[in-house]
Amino acid sequence: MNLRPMLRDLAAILGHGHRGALRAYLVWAVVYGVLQGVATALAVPLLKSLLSDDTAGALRWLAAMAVAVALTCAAGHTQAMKGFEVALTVLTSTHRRVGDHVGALPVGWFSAERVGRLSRVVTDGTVQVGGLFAHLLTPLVVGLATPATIAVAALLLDWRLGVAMLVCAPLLLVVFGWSARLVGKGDELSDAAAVEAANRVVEFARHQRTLRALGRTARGHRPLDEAIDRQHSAGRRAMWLSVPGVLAGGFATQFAFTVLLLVGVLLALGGDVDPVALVAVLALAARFTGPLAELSALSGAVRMAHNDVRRIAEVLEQEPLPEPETTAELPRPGEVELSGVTFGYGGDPVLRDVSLRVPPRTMTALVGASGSGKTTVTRLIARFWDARAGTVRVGGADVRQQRTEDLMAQIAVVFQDVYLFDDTLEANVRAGRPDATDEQVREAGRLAGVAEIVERLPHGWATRVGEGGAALSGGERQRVSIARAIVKDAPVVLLDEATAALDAENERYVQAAMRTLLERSTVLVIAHRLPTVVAADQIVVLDGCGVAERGTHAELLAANGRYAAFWRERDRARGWRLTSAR
Ligand SMILES: Nc1ncnc2c1ncn2[C@@H]1O[C@H](COP(=O)(O)OP(=O)(O)OP(=O)(O)O)[C@@H](O)[C@H]1O
Repeated sequence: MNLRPMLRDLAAILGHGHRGALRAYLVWAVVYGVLQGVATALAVPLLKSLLSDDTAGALRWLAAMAVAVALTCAAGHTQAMKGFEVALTVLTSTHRRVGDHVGALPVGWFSAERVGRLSRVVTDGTVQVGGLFAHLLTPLVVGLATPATIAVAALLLDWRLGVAMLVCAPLLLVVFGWSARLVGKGDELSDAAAVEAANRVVEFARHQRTLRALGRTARGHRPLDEAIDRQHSAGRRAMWLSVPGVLAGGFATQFAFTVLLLVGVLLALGGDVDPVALVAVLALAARFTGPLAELSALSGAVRMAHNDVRRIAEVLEQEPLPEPETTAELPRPGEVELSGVTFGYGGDPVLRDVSLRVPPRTMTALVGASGSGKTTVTRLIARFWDARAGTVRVGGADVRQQRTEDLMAQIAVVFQDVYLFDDTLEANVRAGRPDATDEQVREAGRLAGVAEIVERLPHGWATRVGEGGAALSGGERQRVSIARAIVKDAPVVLLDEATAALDAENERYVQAAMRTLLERSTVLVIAHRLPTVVAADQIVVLDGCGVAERGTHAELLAANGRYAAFWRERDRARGWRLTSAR
C-alpha cells in the first residue's frame, strides 16, 4: 500500500503555506505509532520479570512502561491537534483555493459533466478530505509505525521471530494494497455514475417546463431513469468488487498471526525459547497483527479518500489561462480587432483565418446562419477561450497580454441567456459595477426600462428576482442585463440581440438602451433584427468558417451576395419587409 501519491496530492491541495503543518502532523503521528510499539514491547521484559519472580526488575519495567504510555498519550494528543489544524485548513482554504483557481480556468473547461463533478468536489470532497485526518490517516500511520516498532523489538527478543514478522508485513501490505485498489475502482465507478445521476436530476428539475411540454413526466424521462439505474448497478458492482479484497485482507491478517504463533511454538518446542518468553512472543504477535488488521479494514476507505483528494488535486492541476503580470498599454481604447483568427472547440475549426476590425464608438453587426460562429467571435473577444492562431485585440492590445480583470473592465456583455442572481433588482444592476452610486444605478435603470419594472413591483428596487431571474419575464431580464451594461460604462459592449420577438414595450426600451450604449461605447452586436442591422456602421457576414462579406446594409444589398440572399430568406421566413425599413 503506497501512501506517497496521496500525501503528494494532499500537499498540493494544502498549498505551499501549509505543507509544513502536514509534515509536522505526519511526524507526530509516526512518533505516536512508534511510542505505542515501544510501550507494547516493554510488556515483554515486564512479563518476563513477573513470571520469573523478579519483582524489582518488574517494577523498573513497569515504571519504564508508565513513562512510555505517558509519552504515547502526549504524542497522541499532539498529533491529534496537528491533524485538527491541517483538517481545518483543508476545510477552510480548499474552497477558496478551488474557487480562485476555477475562476482563472478557460470557460471551455466548464462542461456540464465537470460542473457536476466540481460541485461534488467542493461539497462532499472537501468534507471527506477534512475527515481523513481524524479518522483515517492517524490509524493508518499508527498501523504502519506500531507493527514496524514491534518487529524491531521482536528482532531483539528473538531474531527468528523478528524475521518472521518482517517477512509477513510486506506480504500483508501487498494484499491490503490489492484490496484497496479494488475498493478504489468500485468507488470510481460509482462516483462517475453518481455525478451523471446528479446532473440528470438537476436537468430534470431545471427543465420541468420543457419536459412537461414534451409530455415527459418523472416516470417517462428516460435519461434520468437510465442514469439512476446505472448508479444502482455501479453501486452493486462497487460492493461486489470490494468483497474479495475485504475477505482477503482479513484472511491474510489471520494467516500472519497463525504463522507467528507457529514460529513461536516451534521455537518453544525446539527449546530455543522458554515458555515465559513464549507468552511474551504471543503478546507481541497479537499486538503486531492488531494494527495491521485495522489497516486492512481501513485500506479501502483510504483509497476512497485518496480518490476524493485526487479529484480536488485534479481541479487544481488544470492549467489556467496564462496571464501576464501586468496589462499591456492600450494604444487604441475601445477598438476591437481580430486578425487571422482560427479557432475550434476541439475538432474542426469553427472560425478560420477571420479578420475584422471594429473602430472605437462604432457599431458592427455580426450576421450569419445559425452555427456560423457569431457567438464564438464574442467569446474570443471576452477571452473565454484563446484562439488557436491569430490575434484578438481589445483596446489595441492582444487579449493575452491583458490581465483578466483589466480586459473585463473594458467589456460589457449582454448575452441572450441572461442570468440574474437570486438577489434584489438593484443588486443585479449594480453587479455591472459594484462601486456605482445609487444615482448611476437609477439612471441606468431608467435608460434600460428597469425603472418601469420597479414601479410595478411591490418592493421596488428591493424586489428579489429569484434564481436566474425567474420572477421576471424574458424581456425584463434582458432589460436588467442591459442596465448592467450601461452602469458598467465599458468602452466595448458585446451584445447578443434577442432572437425571440419582444413586445413593443420591450423592443422600445432595448432600442433606446442600445442608442445610449452606442453613444459611449464600441458595440459589436450579434444582430437578429432589421433596425439594428440597418443602423450598423459595418455589417460582417460570417459563413463557412470565415467572413463572407462586409459593408453597410445598402452596400451589401447592392452587392446582391450572401447577405442579400440571407435577408431575403429571413424576410420570407418571418414576414419581415426588408424594403420597408430602408
Ligand atoms: N461550447 C462548445 N463546444 C463545442 N462546440 C461548440 C460550442 N459552442 C459552439 N459550438 C459549435 O461551434 C459552432 C459555432 O457556434 P456559435 O454558437 O458560435 O454559432 P452562432 O453563429 O452564434 O449560432 P446561433 O446563431 O445559432 O447562436 C457551431 O457548430 C456550434 O455547434
